[in-house]
Order: sequence, then structure tokens, then C-alpha cells
Amino acid sequence: MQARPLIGIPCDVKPVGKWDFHAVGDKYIQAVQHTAGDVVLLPALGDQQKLARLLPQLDGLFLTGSHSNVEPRHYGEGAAREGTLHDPLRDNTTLPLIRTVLDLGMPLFGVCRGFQEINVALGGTLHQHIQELPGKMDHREPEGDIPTQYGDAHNITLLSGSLLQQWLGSDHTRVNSLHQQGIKDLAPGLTAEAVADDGIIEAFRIDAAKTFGYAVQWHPEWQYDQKPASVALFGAFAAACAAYRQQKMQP
Ligand SMILES: N[C@@H](CCC(=O)NCCCC(=O)O)C(=O)O
Repeated sequence: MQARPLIGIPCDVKPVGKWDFHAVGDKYIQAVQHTAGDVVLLPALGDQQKLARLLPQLDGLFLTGSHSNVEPRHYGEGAAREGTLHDPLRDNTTLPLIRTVLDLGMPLFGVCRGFQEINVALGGTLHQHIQELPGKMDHREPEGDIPTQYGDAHNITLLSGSLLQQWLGSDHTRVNSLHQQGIKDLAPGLTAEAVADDGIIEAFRIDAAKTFGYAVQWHPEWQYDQKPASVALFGAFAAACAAYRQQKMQP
């Protein structure tokens, strides 16, 4: 039996007691492990990390969400508000890694913070507090238990000609929402695929991606095998990772 693709997932750096740990949320690991391939957690070692030896072993990269924000200096803005949660080691790992895997043609799938990281890595910018902008909705997670927080929160419009419109056979769907940052300037080379009713971009494709290059602002890993958009997204990512591995195995 052919070995499954290997899918890299960069870790967050989170304090546990007095120590920093490199960690990834279980729901991300389960979604990727049950759809696309065997998960390989990538420690957030930033430029200490010599990924050159590891990258050739990988067949896809998945960027998770996180409560931490991308540091504004990465998109040319000043210091964030006092008390904002950042993860500089994750930034220093994912932002260069995004550009490297795109150069390699490796399938890339970003979720929430991962969606924002790809936009920043390719030259875009972010709103830092969407809910404070005139005419914008509050995209932050609702109060309540996990099923409430990850339940459908708002409509998104699937743009004409988008992959999501093709995959779902519809012009709209409903998604969960757990973020207060969002795309302000879409990076060059990204094409919006879906927008919220307030105009916030909720999905984009990476135009120059040689295989799968896609990211969404919501959380498809929640009920990854039940929600049609989740099944479509993880299915397309899985197929791309398998094809990428197959192509690498060619003599
Ligand atoms: N911090 C950013 C990104 C938000 C995000 O990824 N939320 C999910 C956190 C919990 C989880 O991993 O499910 C922002 O606030 O926009």
C-alpha cells in the first residue's frame, strides 16, 4: 500500500506553566489526518529552522488558525494595542515558509490566521479590529460553548467563477466566524473567492499556485466531514497533495 502524503502543520508557541510549548490544536490535526495525509508538526523555530532537509519530504502545508495575531510590522503598520497576543516565532516561521512552498509548487491551505498569514506573506495588509470599522459586522466568536462558537455565524457570497461556487453549486453558504483581523489590502496575485455581506474577504485563491493554493477566513476543520464547503475544501487539498506526492515519486 502506497504511503500517504505527509502534511506539514506549523506550530504555535504557547506558554504552558512557566515554559513555552510548540503546539497545534487537535481539531486541525484530526481534519488533516482524516482527509489529506499523515500530519507532521513543524516547530516554530523561525529562521533557526533549516527546513531545507524537511521540505522535500512534505507533500502539502496546512496553516491553522490561532488566537494570536500576525505582528503589524509585517505589513508595514505600527505597534498593535497594548495586550494584543502575538506569536513572533510562528510569524518568523510561516511567513517565509509560505513563499518557499509556493516556489516549490507544494499544495498550500490556510485557515483563519493562516489565511491572514498568506495575505501578509505575499504583500497584503490586515484590518486589526474589524468590528470597529463603520459598516462592518462583528466577526468575533460568539459567547457560548464550542458548538455555539463554531456554528454558522453569517452568510458569505461565493463570487462568480469561484472554485467554491463550482464545488458547492451555489452562490452562497453560511460559515462560522472567530476573528477580529481581516484582509484590508488583498495581496497581489490573490483572487477573492468569497465575501461576507459587509465586504470582508472570506476566501481567496492563489493565482500562481502550481497546485492547490487556497485559504479561508472561517474554520472548515470544524465538522470537516459534514459541512459541504469543508468536504470540498479538504477534498481538493487532499487530491492535490496526493498528486504532488505522485509526481515527486516519478523517476
Ligand atoms: N487572531 C486572528 C485569527 C483568528 C483565529 O485564527 N481564530 C481561531 C482561534 C481558535 C482556533 O484555533 O480555532 C484574528 O483575531 O483575526
